Amino acid sequence: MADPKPFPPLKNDLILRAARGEKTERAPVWVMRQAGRYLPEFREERVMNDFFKICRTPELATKVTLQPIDRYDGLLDASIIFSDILVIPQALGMEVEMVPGKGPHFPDPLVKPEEVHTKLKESVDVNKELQYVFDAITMTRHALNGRVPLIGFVGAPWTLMSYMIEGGGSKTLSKAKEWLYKYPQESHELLRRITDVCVDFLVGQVRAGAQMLQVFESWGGELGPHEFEQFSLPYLAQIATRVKEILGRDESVPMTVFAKGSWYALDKLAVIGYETVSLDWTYSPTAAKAVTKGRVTLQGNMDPSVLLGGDEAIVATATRMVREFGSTGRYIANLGHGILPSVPVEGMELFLKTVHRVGLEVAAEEKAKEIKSDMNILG
Ligand SMILES: Cc1c2[nH]c(c1CCC(=O)O)Cc1[nH]c(c(CCC(=O)O)c1C)Cc1[nH]c(c(CCC(=O)O)c1C)Cc1[nH]c(c(C)c1CCC(=O)O)C2
Repeated sequence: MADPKPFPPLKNDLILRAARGEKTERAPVWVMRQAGRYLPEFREERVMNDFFKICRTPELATKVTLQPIDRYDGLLDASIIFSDILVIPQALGMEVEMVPGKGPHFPDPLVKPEEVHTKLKESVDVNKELQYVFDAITMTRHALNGRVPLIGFVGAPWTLMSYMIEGGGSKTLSKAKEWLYKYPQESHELLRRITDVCVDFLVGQVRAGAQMLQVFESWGGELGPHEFEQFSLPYLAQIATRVKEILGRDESVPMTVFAKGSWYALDKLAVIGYETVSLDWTYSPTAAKAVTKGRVTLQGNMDPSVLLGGDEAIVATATRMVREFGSTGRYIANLGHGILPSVPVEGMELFLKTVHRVGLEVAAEEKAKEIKSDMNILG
C-alpha cells in the first residue's frame, strides 16, 4: 500500500511542463545516473553497504536519491529514484550481483531456450517482489518535499533480455543475438514476459509516487533497424500504451523512451506513445528536431565525456547544445548517457549552471522575437 499521507505540493514542475509540450521559462535539466559513483558521499555509503542493499532499504535509497538534489541545490529540475534496471531479472527469479569495479554479474544466466520456462517465475507479483522500490519511491517523494518531480524507471525488454543471457556486460551481445536468430519464438516469449513485469512495475511506481517515467533501452543501438523493429520497438510501444491504459487520463504521467544508439528509429520512436524521446550524443539536435517535428519533447544529449574535458569544453558544448535545441519548449537538457564515475563534481556543477544561464538567455531572446513579430503584425 502506498503511504496514505498526501504528498507535499510540487514547487518546480518545469520538467513535467516541458514533457507535455508547454513553454517553459528555461530548459529543465537533470542528468542520467546523477546519484552515483562520481559523488564522494555516495562512495562513502557504498563502503558501508552493498549496492542492492541500498536499493532494497528505502531509507538508504531515499538518502542516496537526495544526495545530488542537496549538493546541487536548486540546479537540478528532477530526481530519479535510486535503483537499477536489473531489479526486474531479480524479480523474475534470477540472481544478480553488483561486483565493485566490474558491474553486474549473473552467476546463472539463461543458456538454453527452455530455461525461459524453468529458470523464471511464470508470473511476478510486483507488489511482493518489488514493493521495496515502491516504498523507496513513496519515502523519497515525501523527503523531496516538492522540490522537484521524482522519476521512476525500468530497463526495456531487449536490454534486460541481453543481460539475462549474457550474464553481465558484453562487447558484442553475441549470445543474446544468437537467441534472436536461432530461437525467435522463445526470444519473443521472454520479451513478452519481461514486458508484462515492466508494465506492472511502472504502474506501481506511479501509484507509489513517481511523477514521470523513463524506459532505458540502453542496448537498442546494438540491433540493426530490422531487428530493432522486431525485438525492441513493439515492446517499447506496448509498455507506453498499456501503462497509460491502466492508469487512465487522471493518473497517467509523462513517459520518456531512451533507445541508445537507435538513431534510425527516431521517427518511429516519436509516435509510439511517449511524450519524450531521450537522445544520445551522436544525434545533431537540428537533425533530431527535423525528424520529430515537435511531436515529442527531446531530451539530451551532451557526451558524458565532455564533463572530463575541463571548464572551457563544458561551457562551449553545453551552450551549443542548449542553443541548438532551443529552450522554451519541448526540450529537457541532459547528457547523452549516464554520467561517468570519474567526472569531477565541479564539472557537473558547471554543466548545470551553464544550462540554466544559456536556457534563460535563449528564452529571453525568443520572447523578444515574439514581441517584435506581434508588434509587426499590429503595426
Ligand atoms: C544499463 C543500466 C544499468 N542500470 C541502469 C542502466 C540504464 C542506464 C544506462 O544505460 O546507463 C540504470 C540505473 N542504474 C542506477 C540508476 C540510479 C539512478 C540514477 O540514475 O541516478 C539508474 C537509472 C544506479 C547504479 N547502477 C550501478 C551503479 C554503480 C554500482 C556500484 O556502486 O558499484 C549505480 C549507482 C551499477 C550498474 N548497473 C548497470 C550497470 C551496467 C552497472 C555497472 C556500471 C555502472 O556503474 O555504470 C545496469
